[in-house]
Amino acid sequence: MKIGLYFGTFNPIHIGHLTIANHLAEHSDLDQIWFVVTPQSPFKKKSSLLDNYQRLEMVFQATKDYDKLRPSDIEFSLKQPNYTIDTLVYLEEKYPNHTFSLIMGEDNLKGFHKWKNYELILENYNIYVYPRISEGKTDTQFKDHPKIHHVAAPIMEISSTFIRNSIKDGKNIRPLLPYAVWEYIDEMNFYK
Ligand SMILES: Nc1ncnc2c1ncn2[C@@H]1O[C@H](COP(=O)(O)OP(=O)(O)OP(=O)(O)O)[C@@H](O)[C@H]1O
Ligand SMILES: O=C(O)c1ccc[n+]([C@@H]2O[C@H](COP(=O)([O-])O)[C@@H](O)[C@H]2O)c1
Repeated sequence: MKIGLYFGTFNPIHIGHLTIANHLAEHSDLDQIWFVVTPQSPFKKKSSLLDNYQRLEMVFQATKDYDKLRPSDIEFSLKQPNYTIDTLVYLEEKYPNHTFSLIMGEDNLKGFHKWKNYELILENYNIYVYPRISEGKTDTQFKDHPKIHHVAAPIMEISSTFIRNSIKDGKNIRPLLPYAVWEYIDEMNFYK
């Protein structure tokens, strides 16, 4: 099977993430999209980060009604911070019959030259890049690269940070989250 890997901290997962993943599941040759919940992203601070299993539960709640979307806890047992190349090596070994690709927003492509062994990733994996409004320029080496595929997915400028801050300020953010995720956050009193 062709699997698209969507890496993120998903603290929490929101309708921006879900819309992109569903778009790729429906409009690309990918058979499944795996949301890989990252315990610790190399460039992110750990503050206000929920427990790995709570973030995984939210991804499970968000994706349970979508056949082609799956939560993945594959990085939970790997060394932190989690470098994507290490996860890819592990996945290749564990699932020799699958073909893996990466899903990435334009914002992440702009910093991609700083990722561990990015040349190796590019050499071996297709990367599906969707548009995002962000500052900075894409490195010239990534322009017209045969492994980089631009996807015309909708732009949904929502961030988990905005959601966390809004909950803290007592604002209503229900439309930005899949209903089951909102319910879980509310029940558990997260981000308050
Ligand atoms: N609204 C969005 N639309 C599309 N992609 C998004 C959106 N928000 C985040 N992403 C992308 O999804 C991946 C995982 O995102 P992440 O979990 O870091 O969410 P985030 O909303 O950016 O989080 P935070 O605000 O906590 O930094 C990243 O590649 C990020 O670029
Ligand atoms: O491998 C790397 O060097 C690397 C550097 C930065 C980010 N990543 C991955 O990209 C994902 C999205 O990153 P972030 O910081 O935008 O949440 C994150 O979950 C990491 O797995 C990976």
